[in-house]
Amino acid sequence: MQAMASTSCGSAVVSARGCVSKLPFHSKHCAHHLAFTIFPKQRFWQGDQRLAVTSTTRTNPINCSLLKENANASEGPKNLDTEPHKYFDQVVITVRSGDGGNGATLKFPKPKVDDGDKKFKKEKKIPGTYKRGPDGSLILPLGGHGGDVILVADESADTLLPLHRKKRHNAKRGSNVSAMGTLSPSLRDGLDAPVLRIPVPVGTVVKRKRGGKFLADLAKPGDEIMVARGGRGGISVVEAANNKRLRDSGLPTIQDPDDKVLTLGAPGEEIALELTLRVVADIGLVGLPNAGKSSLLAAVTVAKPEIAAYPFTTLMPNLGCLEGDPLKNDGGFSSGATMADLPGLIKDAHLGKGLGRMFLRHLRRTRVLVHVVDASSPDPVEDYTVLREELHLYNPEYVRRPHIVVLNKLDLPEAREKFESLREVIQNMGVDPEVADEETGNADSNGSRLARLDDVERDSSSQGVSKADQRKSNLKEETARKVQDFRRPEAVVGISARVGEGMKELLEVIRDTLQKEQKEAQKLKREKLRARRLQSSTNLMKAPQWQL
Ligand SMILES: Nc1nc2c(ncn2[C@@H]2O[C@H](COP(=O)(O)OP(=O)(O)OP(=O)(O)O)[C@@H](O)[C@H]2O)c(=O)[nH]1
Repeated sequence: MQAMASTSCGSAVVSARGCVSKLPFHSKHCAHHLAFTIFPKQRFWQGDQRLAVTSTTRTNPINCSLLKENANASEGPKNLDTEPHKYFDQVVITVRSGDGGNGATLKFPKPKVDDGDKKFKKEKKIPGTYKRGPDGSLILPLGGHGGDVILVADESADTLLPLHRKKRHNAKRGSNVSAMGTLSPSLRDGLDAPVLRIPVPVGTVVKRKRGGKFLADLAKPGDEIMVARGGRGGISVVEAANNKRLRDSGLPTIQDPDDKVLTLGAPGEEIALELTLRVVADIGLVGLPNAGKSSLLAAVTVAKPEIAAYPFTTLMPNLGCLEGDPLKNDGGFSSGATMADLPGLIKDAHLGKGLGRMFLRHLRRTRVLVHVVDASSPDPVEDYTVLREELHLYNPEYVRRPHIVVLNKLDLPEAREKFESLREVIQNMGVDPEVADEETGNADSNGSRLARLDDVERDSSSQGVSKADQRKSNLKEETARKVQDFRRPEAVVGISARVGEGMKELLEVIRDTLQKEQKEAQKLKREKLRARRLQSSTNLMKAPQWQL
């Protein structure tokens, strides 16, 4: 039997045995799929039992992976090298696990010849030492398992940029059973294909592209997830439909050559994944552009971020580790903490201005925030207020976290002069976390905010102030009021990142704040656990008697 089929990559003539005799283009992969498509057999037998054919084998589409690969072979977006900050933390990739290797169609071995009286003697049993199951039945070889695809959090991967360059990842297929067509004891299973492990940065969140189903958060080095399972290998069958003894032996047998489709390995899975990187760092450095965040990171860790006197020098988060810093000789500081330097925030960053918004999500996993403020700027308090407000508008939870304010550039006389007064003002901005209740730091309800605005507007209109000015001053006052409602800084430290002044004090404050945060987190965890236990015991009390 022969069939003609066309695919997107050309036409092919396929014989009934699944062999492709004419495949002008990329033959191998197509052959596999064509064989499935052209011979969706209905009858498969194992002994006397008829086997069901799964829908996957019946509906496997004509598919050409090579064609798809060519389509995706472009080197990622054109501006990948010039604007990496737009791509480093998000990517959509497609992975495909390997197909299972094929089993073999085997013939029953010829009966032994008795040389003595030149008479053929039929063997009562199948000859040789075969692999047998616990019940003594013969085990026929299987095709190799197709390669699985696993994403693994790898510390040596920093960004998702390499995945923009190669968006399609195919695992290998399992090997076929290498049989000469005759049942013999030397037959071996086909080799399993190697697992395809794709390294991703620590902190990568994996979601299904279609439907956005969450699959994994690879937050720790070595965390992994299997995203596509390789196809299982095909079974081997014996061509002995009319041989009653073989049919009764329980071996999978076929009745006509077309049933060979049973030996084909299962196809692999293909899945499109959306990967999002959320930087994993204990401490997040936030500040306006040029405040000296990168300089601070370089001063306290061995990281080498780019430092320059123009805004937005930092385009992607830089990471440094505070532990194991022999070069800095910082007096045995060893908290094991990581510090992330993020691109500068500007006013209205939460609305998408500057680069800020793209990076604010990278603060999500931080435990402590360090606000870097340029003490030599015209209004450092206003700078600090802008920072707090932007953080709050992006995510109210950010202003509930413990934070330290670093007043930088104290080597400059204008900064040194203001330092003490600035420290006093900023230290008292906000509420004590002990006093603050759960609601503190949350966005004020719209109602109360508008009510406050209305109050101020009414007052100023009676004094004859223009509407635009009124609104401006109202908003400023409103913002200031809000910052007063947020959590107070744990400490305000003066430093000069350039000359390395104040580093020891800062590192000590960071260590203490991290410890404090840890205690707070543990306390919160205990409280949650207690509340859950209380809830479950209340439910138990409410349960009807017969349930107890
Ligand atoms: N005088 C003085 N200059 C500093 C100090 N720290 C940083 N600078 C300078 O301030 C400028 C900006 O420093 P960066 O560390 O790049 O600032 P940044 O906050 O990372 O800037 P962005 O990447 O734009 O967010 C550079 O010219 C630094 O040399 C300091 O302690 N004293």
